[in-house]
Amino acid sequence: MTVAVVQFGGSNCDRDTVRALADLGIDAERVWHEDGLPSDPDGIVLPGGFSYGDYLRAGAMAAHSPVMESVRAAAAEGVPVLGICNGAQIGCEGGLTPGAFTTNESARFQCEHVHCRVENGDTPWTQAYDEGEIITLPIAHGEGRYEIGDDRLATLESEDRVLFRYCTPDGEVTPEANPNGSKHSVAGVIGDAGDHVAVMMPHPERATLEVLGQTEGRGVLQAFSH
Ligand SMILES: NC(=O)CC[C@H](N)C(=O)O
Repeated sequence: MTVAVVQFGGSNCDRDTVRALADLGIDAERVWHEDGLPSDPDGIVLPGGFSYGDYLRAGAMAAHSPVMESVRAAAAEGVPVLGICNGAQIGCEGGLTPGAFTTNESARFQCEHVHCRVENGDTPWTQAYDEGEIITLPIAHGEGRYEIGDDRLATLESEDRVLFRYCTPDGEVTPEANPNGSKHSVAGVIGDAGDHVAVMMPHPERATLEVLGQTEGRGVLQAFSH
């Protein structure tokens, strides 16, 4: 079982992600994007960071790396793909998932812990949780505001493709609990190829080790061991 963690120029969460996966007993390796994917990966992570300095729009340049062609092909064949933070931005810019991540409403970089409500507990990424469960995860982004056209969001919601929403500690979805102004407080969505493809702005890999004081992200990464 080898998960390819794709590193672009400016990625900075690739090592953490490999480490977090290893702690869950999942074999993972960092792959430089120019070297392409290993043959038959068991999973793919687009990790967090600041690929190409977030120029143009975060993720927009990495999305044009030739490796993304292979990532889309793997996704179409059923390989699990998870984009985390900058990886989520790359996933949207690269057409794996609908919508885009834009500048936070605050126009500031935000680094904090947030509460997320599990909206669909019946996906590989959320099956470790109960539907409606509230988990705490870290965020660290300047461009995390999820934006999508009203019609497409309505379709996503009707297809149960919202994975997580930002919420209060009690699970209420309110404007105050929405750290970046994301539309309908969306924190993660399922891709077009099926629920084995997902992107999320919070960092599950930063909440997997006891030593870091938080382990509620483990369930997301456990998807790669199913
Ligand atoms: N933690 C990250 O992946 C950084 C996210 C991103 N490049 C931003 O600031 O929006």
